[in-house]
Formats: sequence, C-alpha cells, structure tokens
Amino acid sequence: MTQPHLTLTLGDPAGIGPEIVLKALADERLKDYCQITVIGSRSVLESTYQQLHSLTELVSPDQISIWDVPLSAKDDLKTGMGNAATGKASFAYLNTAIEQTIAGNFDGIVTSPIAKSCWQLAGHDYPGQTEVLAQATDRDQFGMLFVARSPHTGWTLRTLLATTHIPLQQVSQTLTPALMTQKLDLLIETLQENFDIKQPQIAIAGLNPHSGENGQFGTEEQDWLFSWLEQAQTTYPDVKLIGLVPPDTLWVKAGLAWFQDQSQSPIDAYLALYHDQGLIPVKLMAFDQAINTTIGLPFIRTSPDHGTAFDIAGKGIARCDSLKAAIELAAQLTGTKS
Ligand SMILES: NC(=O)c1ccc[n+]([C@@H]2O[C@H](COP(=O)([O-])OP(=O)(O)OC[C@H]3O[C@@H](n4cnc5c(N)ncnc54)[C@H](O)[C@@H]3O)[C@@H](O)[C@H]2O)c1
Ligand SMILES: N[C@H](C(=O)O)[C@H](O)COP(=O)(O)O
Repeated sequence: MTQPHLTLTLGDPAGIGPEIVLKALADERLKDYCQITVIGSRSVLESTYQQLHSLTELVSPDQISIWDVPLSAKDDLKTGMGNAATGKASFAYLNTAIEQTIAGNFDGIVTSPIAKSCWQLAGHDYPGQTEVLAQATDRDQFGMLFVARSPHTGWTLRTLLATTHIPLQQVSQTLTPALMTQKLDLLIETLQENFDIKQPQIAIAGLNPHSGENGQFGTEEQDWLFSWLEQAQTTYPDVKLIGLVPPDTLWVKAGLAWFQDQSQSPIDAYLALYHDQGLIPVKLMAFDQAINTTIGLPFIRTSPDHGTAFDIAGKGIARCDSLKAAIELAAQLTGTKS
C-alpha cells in the first residue's frame, strides 16, 4: 500500500505552529507512516529555524517539502503577536490545503493551530477551522472528536463534543434531539468504520449538575434527554449507550483507565454536551496526546488539541507531541477512510 501524502498547514505564523512543525518533522520515524508537504510561508520557517535551531532540535526547512504561500511584503509579523495579517495568512494556508486535497493532490490534512481572534481581525467570521472545512466540502453533518492514547496504560480516550464554539448560555437551546441524533450517528459510524469497534459502548453526559437530580437542578434531562436516549438505544441495539451520566463523575473511571489500568473503563467514546464539559478532562489528562479529529468530512483532518500559544512562541519550549500524534492518526485513518 502506498504511503498517504498528507498536507500540514503552518497555522498562525506568529504562534508556535512554525516551531512545532520543524520539531515534529525532525522525527525521522514519521517518514515510516506518510509523506508530508507543509503549506505555509517558507520564509517564516527559515527564520524560525535560524532563531531556534541552536536551542532545540529542528529539521532544516531545506530538508522538507514546502508548498510556499509567501507573506505579503507589508505583513507585519512579530512572533507571539497574532494580528490581521497572521489571521489572513493562516486562513490562506488552510484554504490552499483544502483546495489541493479536494483536487486529489493530498490524502488528508493536518492543521497547525490558528487564532480565531486573528481570523476575525482579518474579516473571516468562522468559529474555527472545522467550520471552514465543513463548508468547503458541503458537509452539514460533522463533529469535533478528540482522540488520545494513554502513554501509561494504552487505553484510548475518545470524546465527541455535541456543541462547540458557542456561548455557554446558548448550550441548552442549541441542544436538540435532532442534534444529538446527528452527533451520535456520526460517532457510531466513526467508531465502527474508522476504529473497527463494531459494538461500541458510549457514555453520554447529563447537562445539569447530578443530571438534574430529578429536575431539582434543571429539567432538560427529564424534559427530553432521557427519552431521546431511550429512543437512541432502540435505534442501535448493538451499541451500548450509558447515561445520562452525572458530568462530575463521568470522567472518574476514564482517569483510572488513563493513569492506572485500562480495564477500569469499558467505554469506547464519551459524548459531552458542550466544549469545556468534554475538553477540561481531555486536556487535564491528555494535553500532549489528544488529537482533534473532524469527523463527517470526505477526507481525514486532524489537528493538535492546543492553540497558538502566543505566550511561548519563539522561546523554543513548545512541545510537538500532540502535533506528531495528529500526523500519525491522520496517516492511520487515511488508510481506513470509507
Ligand atoms: N487547534 C487549534 O487551532 C486551536 C486549539 C485551541 C485554541 N486555539 C486558539 O489558540 C489561541 C490561544 O488559545 P489558548 O491560549 O486558549 O490556548 P493554547 O492552547 O494556545 O494555550 C494554553 C496554554 O497552554 C500552553 N501550550 C499550548 N500549546 C502548547 C505546546 N504545544 N507546548 C507547550 N505549551 C503549550 C500555552 O503556552 C498556554 O499557556 C486562541 O485564539 C484559540 O482560539 C486553536
Ligand atoms: N476546540 C478545539 C480545541 O480547544 O482544541 C479547537 O479550538 C478546535 O478549533 P478548530 O475548529 O479551529 O479546529
């Protein structure tokens, strides 16, 4: 089987993207999994290399495949200071990757972090890269799945977010039976098709404290979530749906399976109802291992679970582990894409 040819976008050029790209690609083992072409500014990679190669191990830009998307001469680039120019540049890197992947020149996309605020400054009103990818591929059913394999026990934590970049006060009104069904359908398809888990066990979080405590602390569970779950279990007799688990204890066994013994949790995936309900435990346990995987696209797209880290950009101390894990997962899943 030929190796997948992935494209890796540079992300916001003022963030840690250029540094972690050169750090990750310094690992020769990645060549065992895939070919990689970086899409971004060659000059930014060269200046990052000049600035940091004496502090940390980096691959030289002349040793890697780069699809150069130059910064415009007037772009004001200061490492650690995202702005409209860096937002414009990172938006262009992503769109070039999408165009070339749709054209069949790449098998999948790995995206380095962008700053949503810089996209806004550049006039691109998207909540993130996920929505750009979905719009460009005409997909209205897609999901944000975080995948992380424990370096302690080998157990894999998978967490799908039912809602993502919306204000907390909008979560309850955004959650509907149709949305939950859409996300659960995608999750089950992904577990069965891409992870070869034919009869998955999926835990679903409640929304309110203690899942509403019989309506005492909120009524969404009683009003519709419990009946939706019952219906969903009937729809999927081969899948074990567990819930609505009170969110404050939902992750306890995941923690034991992550740090102590994988048999502590038989759960193949967690369905969290909103961004931080799912990502606080993911990033607490697995910050350096977790991979953001967009499900529902016609091609594989992964991304590290962290952002542009403007506060440490240019210091040579950013870790590339999550990016490397994203590259490895993209290579692995490209082979299984149905
Ligand atoms: N995948 C993505 O594109 C992605 C993910 C999350 C946040 N963001 C965006 O990034 C910007 C900054 O977000 P934030 O500050 O909330 O989160 P962040 O992940 O950029 O940083 C949070 C903290 O973690 C540290 N950190 C992050 N990545 C690290 C790494 N690889 N190695 C060492 N330390 C690391 C940072 O120094 C910072 O202290 C925002 O605009 C946000 O929207 C993008
Ligand atoms: N919510 C993700 C995280 O915290 O890692 C990230 O912001 C996703 O954003 P994109 O849609 O731009 O991948």
